[in-house]
Amino acid sequence: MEDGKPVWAPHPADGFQLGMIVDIGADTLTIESLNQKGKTFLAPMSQVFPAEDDVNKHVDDNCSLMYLNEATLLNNVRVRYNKDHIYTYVANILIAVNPYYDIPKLYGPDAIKSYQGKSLGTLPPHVYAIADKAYRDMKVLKMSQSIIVSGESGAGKTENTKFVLRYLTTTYGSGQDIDERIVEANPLLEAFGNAKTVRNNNSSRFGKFVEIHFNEKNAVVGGFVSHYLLEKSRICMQSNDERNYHIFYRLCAGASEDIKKKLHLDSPDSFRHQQVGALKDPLLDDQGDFSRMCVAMKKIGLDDTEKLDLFRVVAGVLHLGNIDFEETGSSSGGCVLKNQSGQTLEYCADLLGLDQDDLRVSLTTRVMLTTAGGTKGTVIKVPLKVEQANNARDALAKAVYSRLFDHVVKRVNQCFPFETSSNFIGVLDIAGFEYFEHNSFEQFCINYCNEKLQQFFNERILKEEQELYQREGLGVNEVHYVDNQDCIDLVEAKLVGILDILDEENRLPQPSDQHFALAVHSKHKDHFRLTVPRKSKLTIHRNLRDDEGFIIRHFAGAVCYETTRFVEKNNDALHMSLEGLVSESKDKFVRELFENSIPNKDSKQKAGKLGFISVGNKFKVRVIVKSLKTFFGELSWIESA
Ligand SMILES: Nc1ncnc2c1ncn2[C@@H]1O[C@H](COP(=O)(O)OP(=O)(O)OP(=O)(O)O)[C@@H](O)[C@H]1O
Repeated sequence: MEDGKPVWAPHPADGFQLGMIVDIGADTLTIESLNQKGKTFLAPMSQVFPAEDDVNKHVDDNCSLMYLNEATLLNNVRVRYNKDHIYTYVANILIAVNPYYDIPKLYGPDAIKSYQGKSLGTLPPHVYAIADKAYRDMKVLKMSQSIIVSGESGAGKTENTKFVLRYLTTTYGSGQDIDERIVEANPLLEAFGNAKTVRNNNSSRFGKFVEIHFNEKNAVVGGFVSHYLLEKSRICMQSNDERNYHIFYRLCAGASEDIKKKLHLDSPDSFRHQQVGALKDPLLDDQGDFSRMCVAMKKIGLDDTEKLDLFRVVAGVLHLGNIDFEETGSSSGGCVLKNQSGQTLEYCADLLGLDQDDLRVSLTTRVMLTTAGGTKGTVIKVPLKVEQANNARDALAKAVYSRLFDHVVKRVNQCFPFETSSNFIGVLDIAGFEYFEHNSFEQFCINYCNEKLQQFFNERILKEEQELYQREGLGVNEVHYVDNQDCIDLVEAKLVGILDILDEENRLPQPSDQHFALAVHSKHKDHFRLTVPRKSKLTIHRNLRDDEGFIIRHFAGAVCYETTRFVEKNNDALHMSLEGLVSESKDKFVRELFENSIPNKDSKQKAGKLGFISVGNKFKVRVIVKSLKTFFGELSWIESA
């Protein structure tokens, strides 16, 4: 920092404020604010940065700033944003700020045309320029490419993903209407996979990897969408001011009287699975959105039968949520359906193609096969307590809905089929690092994935670039970064990693969240990255007991995870009686949703144990290996996942 030159110093609300250094202490600097002459304050030396000579000037690429630091980068992005320049480069990484309104001509046909074949930096920063670079690299290197779109909820990931797809299909299409079909398929995906949250009225509650495939002439031949980690907990429970998936409300609001009658639908507030969240939102038009969704369904070729299949299952899930149980009062300790749930049971069974009595029995008992009674074993029915029956009901609702979502994605993929392809450009739309007041299993998975992404940036951007500078003899100051391998190991190491500890807990006869949390602490007592909630800076976390959570020191900051429901959320399995019931539904569509659902029919479950399918490890395998392979390809650490 030079004498007499302005600096950026921390500001409680604005991030940074401009000032002049008036005194230098051992670790702190005394700064005089430029906005309030005469007002001085102290700031830690490490958080004060040199400012550019002209703070109102901006540059397309943050790397062109005279001083590149946290404060000048933020100021550059802010100055640009105020002039509607929402995109800024950091070398070949693009920063996008959500403008929350349509900037005229930013994405129109002329803009699409102008970026075709242009190197990065020739024209103002744009998501189209990134898409074109991916295309040119694919063509030259003859290798598939991936673009990672990351950011917090509401940052604009989905919108920018759509712009990339539109750019590629419009510019390098082969005359087919694949771009239109991809755009048209979106409303359907969003109806089933998006929901209103406090941060975004149309928040995608699933991650996706969209591939645009090209033939040997580098023309678009088709597309493919993979999805992962649909937020299943939302199907049965939403926070205040949030909602369940759009489709539930849209169906109740927009379906014709005839369909409503067939599906026994009423207003949304008559269904438990929708009562917790906000029912009405002036910014949402469920009725209009229903009509738009139906138009999109028609355009991508869904006929009335297919439409009704989807609606029937959605309605079935809604009715299922309304089934209530009460204790029998008998010595068996089990439960029965409440009297008023009789009608609901009938509707639900009817919509899902199940036998009423079979559904009743499967919800209130669990079939076990004991090893006693000869080679075939003996079937016994274990009565469920009210709480267990509630869990079974919710697990069934989640299983049916998530299978339905799988089907929707599969159906969407049929809209842009291709037989062979030479290469693809993949766009990974992935939630950024999440840190809320209450953090659960979903945040744990997302943040773990972000640790992996950070490691990629460490390896690829920082380490490799610096090695290159050194080889070429460029005197660039070394950038230090913290290796986060220890944090990744803490989560994914075999046997002792948190994911494996959780899987182990799920396999116990009586798994518990408390036992799991204690096991994590005992296995990693002195781990630098892990500590107990009572060590948190926030009172709300300090009130948690050791068996109620843990804190992980991530690269982006410490996050306190509350482990209540980790065990349940990690288990994707239904108990055998329910799984068997739906997979043998009289309804062909429901039966097909559950096809191949009982692979271990004859293994452990037959011996009377509850099935267990690990969500955490499935997430690890799916996201890290499959979706990111093109991006991380040759890096050695990805192979270990
Ligand atoms: N470039 C843009 N121009 C205009 N509006 C935008 C732009 N990007 C985002 N928006 C607006 O912001 C809203 C939220 O954006 P988007 O759904 O893409 O966020 P997201 O990062 O995908 O969020 P989530 O992780 O919750 O799905 C959009 O519905 C749109 O109204």
